[in-house]
Amino acid sequence: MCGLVGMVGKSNVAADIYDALTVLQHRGQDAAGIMTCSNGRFNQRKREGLVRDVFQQHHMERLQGPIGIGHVRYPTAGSFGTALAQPFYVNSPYGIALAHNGNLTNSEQLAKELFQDDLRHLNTDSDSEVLLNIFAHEMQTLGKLSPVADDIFKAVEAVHRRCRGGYAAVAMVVDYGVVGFRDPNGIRPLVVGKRDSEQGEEYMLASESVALDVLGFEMIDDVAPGEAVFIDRQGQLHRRQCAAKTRLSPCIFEHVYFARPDSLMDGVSVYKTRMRQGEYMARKILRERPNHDIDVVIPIPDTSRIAAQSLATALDIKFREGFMKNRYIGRTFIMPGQSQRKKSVRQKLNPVPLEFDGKNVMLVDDSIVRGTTCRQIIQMARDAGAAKVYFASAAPPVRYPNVYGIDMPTASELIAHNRSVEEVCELIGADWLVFQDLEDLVACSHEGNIHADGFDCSVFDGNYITGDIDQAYLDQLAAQRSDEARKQSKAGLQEEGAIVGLYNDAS
Ligand SMILES: O=P(O)(O)OC[C@H]1O[C@H](OP(=O)(O)OP(=O)(O)O)[C@H](O)[C@@H]1O
Ligand SMILES: NC(=O)CC[C@H](N)C(=O)O
Ligand SMILES: [Mg+2]
Repeated sequence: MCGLVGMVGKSNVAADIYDALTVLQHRGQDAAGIMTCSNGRFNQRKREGLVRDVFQQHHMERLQGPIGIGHVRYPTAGSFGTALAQPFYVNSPYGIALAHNGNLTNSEQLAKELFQDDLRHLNTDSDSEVLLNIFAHEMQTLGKLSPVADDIFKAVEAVHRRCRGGYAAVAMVVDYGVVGFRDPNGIRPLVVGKRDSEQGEEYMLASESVALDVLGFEMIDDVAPGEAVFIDRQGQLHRRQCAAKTRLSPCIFEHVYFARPDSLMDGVSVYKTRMRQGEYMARKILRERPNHDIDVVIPIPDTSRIAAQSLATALDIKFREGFMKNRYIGRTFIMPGQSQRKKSVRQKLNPVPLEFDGKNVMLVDDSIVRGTTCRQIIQMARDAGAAKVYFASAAPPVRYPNVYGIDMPTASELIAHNRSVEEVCELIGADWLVFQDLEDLVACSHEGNIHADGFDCSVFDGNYITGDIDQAYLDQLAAQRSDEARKQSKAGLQEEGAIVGLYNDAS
C-alpha cells in the first residue's frame, strides 16, 4: 500500500511533498522518492529507506520546481531496490513521471503488448513501470506537440480500457502539470485539496486526507472512481470522468489497518469506523459468551487502539495499555520478510506485567494476517502472568490473497487460510478467539458512507471485484511473491548488482 503525493504550487514544492510523505510513511517503509520539474527539466531523488533517511539537505536543494510528485513504497510487484523505487520516468513523449499505489492484475499481458505492439522497453519487473508506459503510449498516439487537459483525459480513458486491478496514480507531464487518477472501482484512495498562497491557489493530490490537513490544504474532494483530476502548470484544475463503467468499492482493509485514523476516505472517517468495529465486536462477544469473565481489555498497539477502547466501553470493562510500544520501530506487517517481521514484534512491544498478573485479559488487534503478532503477544501475556488470554480481531479471518496492492500474495502464508476459528485459536495459543463477522465489518464502513456501492473485501471472502482473477493467476502470484521466492530473488539481485535505473545513488 504505497503513499502518493502530487503538487502544483507557486514556488518550490519539494519541501511540502517531503512533509506530506512523512505523514504517509505508514503506507510504505521500503523506499521513497520525489521528482520535481523546473524549466523543462526533471529533478529526482529516490532510494530505499524511510523518508527521513532518503532525503538530505543537498537533495532537497536540487529538487527545484513548482510542480512535483512523491511516493513511499511498499512493494507488491516486482523486486526491491532503488531502481524499483518510484516515481518512474520515461523521456517520450514530453517527459512523464508517475507514481502508483496498487497492483495491476494484467501487467504481464500489458508488458507483452508494450513490447510487441507499442515498441516500448521496460527495464524492471514493476507493474508501476507498466502503468507509466501505457499512459505514455496513449499520450504519444495523440501526437500533440503541446498537450492540453483534454489530451490527458483521453490518455487516462485508454489507461482504464487497458489496465485491470487496483490503481491510484499521480503523473507529471514536464512543465504541463500533474494528473491524478483512480481505477474504475475506486479500490485505492486518492484525494485532492487546495490552499491559498500569496501568489494564488496551490493544489495537492494525496493518498490520504491527513496529508492535506497537515500541509494546510483544504480538502476539495475524493477523486472519484475512474475520474482524472489534472492541475495545469498555471494552477487551473480540470476534472473528468474517464471510465465507461464505474462503481465505488474501496478496499475495506484501508479502514481496518492501512489508513491513518485521522483520514477521511470516500466520506468515511477511518476513526469512527474503527470505533464502530469495537462496538460491533462487543455485541459479538456478548452473543458468544453473555457471562464472560474478562477482567481487562488490552490493545495491541498501534492500529487496534481505537477499536479496543470502544469495545471496552461497550462492555463496561477496564481498558488498559498493557503493551508499551517502542516508537522507533515501524509497522511490522509491511516489512518485507517473515524473519524481520517476527523479530520486530518483540522489539516493538513489551508488556507492563501488573496489567496481566492473575487477570483474564482480552487482547484486541485490528486483524490477524500471518499470525506473527498474535502468537508472540499471547505468549508475552502468559509470561507476564495472565490467568486467561482471550483474543479479539476487529476484522474477520484473512483467508485469501490480496491482488490489489496489499502484500498478501500467498494463501498458505495466511494463518486462517483453510482453517476454522477453533484451529486458529489453538495455533495461536489463545483461550478464546473471536473474529468480527464480515457483514458487521462492512456495516461499520457503510455507516460512514451509505452511498458506497460496496467494499473490496476479497481478503475475507475471496470475491475479487474486478472479475479477472482465477486460480492460475493466484498460483503464479504465489510462486513469484511468497516469502521463499522473494528471499531467492533478493539474493539474485544482489549477486548481479543493481539493474539499470534512472536514480541517484547514495551520494
Ligand atoms: O497477523 P500479522 O501477520 O502479524 O499481521 C497483523 C498485525 O500487523 C499489523 O501491525 P503492525 O505492527 O504492522 O502495525 P501497527 O503498529 O499499525 O499496528 C496489524 O495491526 C496487526 O497487529
Ligand atoms: N503497495 C503498492 O501500492 C505497490 C505499488 C507497486 N505495485 C509496487 O510494487 O511498487
Ligand atoms: Mg498492529
